Amino acid sequence: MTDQLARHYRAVISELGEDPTREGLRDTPERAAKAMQFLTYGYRQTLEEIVNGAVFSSSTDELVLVKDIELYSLCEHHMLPFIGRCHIGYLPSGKVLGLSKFARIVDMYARRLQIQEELTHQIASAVAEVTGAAGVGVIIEARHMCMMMRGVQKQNSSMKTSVMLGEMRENLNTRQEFLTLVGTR
Ligand SMILES: Nc1nc2c(ncn2[C@@H]2O[C@H](COP(=O)(O)OP(=O)(O)OP(=O)(O)O)[C@@H](O)[C@H]2O)c(=O)[nH]1
Ligand SMILES: [Zn+2]
Repeated sequence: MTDQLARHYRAVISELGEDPTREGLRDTPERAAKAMQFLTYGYRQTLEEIVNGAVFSSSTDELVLVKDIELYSLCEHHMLPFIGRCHIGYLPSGKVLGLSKFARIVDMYARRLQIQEELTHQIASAVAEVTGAAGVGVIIEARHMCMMMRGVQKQNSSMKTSVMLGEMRENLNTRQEFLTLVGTR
């Protein structure tokens, strides 16, 4: 896969009017290929594999919040980065998930070509699936390079998306508690 991608990057560099054989660019196609493979490693992971059985029995049914998980993704329209933070809250129902696994779930979906709305949804569904939680809430705040470096070139706008499932959607008090905790810095 690296060789194939590198070949395409070499062609892109030539097409842009650069000389892919000059010293500074000689290894660039291969580096770019490896970088892009890393930035999309989420395609080569599965939920089962990353969770690795780290789901534990627990009697707690109070809101659990994991805040400020940093997020790096690529927008599927321009393949430019969008960068931000993800907050995940859930209401356990007999099972809790290993803390690091929230970050792994975020990364598995972020390290693909994405739009922010879909990414938010996929993370919420995955947390619901592995924990069987009574409710799940996910909020993502991100800044899109395709809005900043090109196009409309707006440097200060960010996008906030949220997905609430189950009790987090239906019970207004729970939803409010989640939003209040996310807002506490
Ligand atoms: N809703 C949503 N839109 C996104 C996301 N990432 C990029 N976009 C938008 O996708 C749209 C693509 O619009 P097009 O008109 O097809 O492409 P374009 O000519 O490059 O658009 P401009 O960015 O307006 O120059 C743009 O409005 C982007 O801002 C995302 O995560 N969610
Ligand atoms: Zn974009």
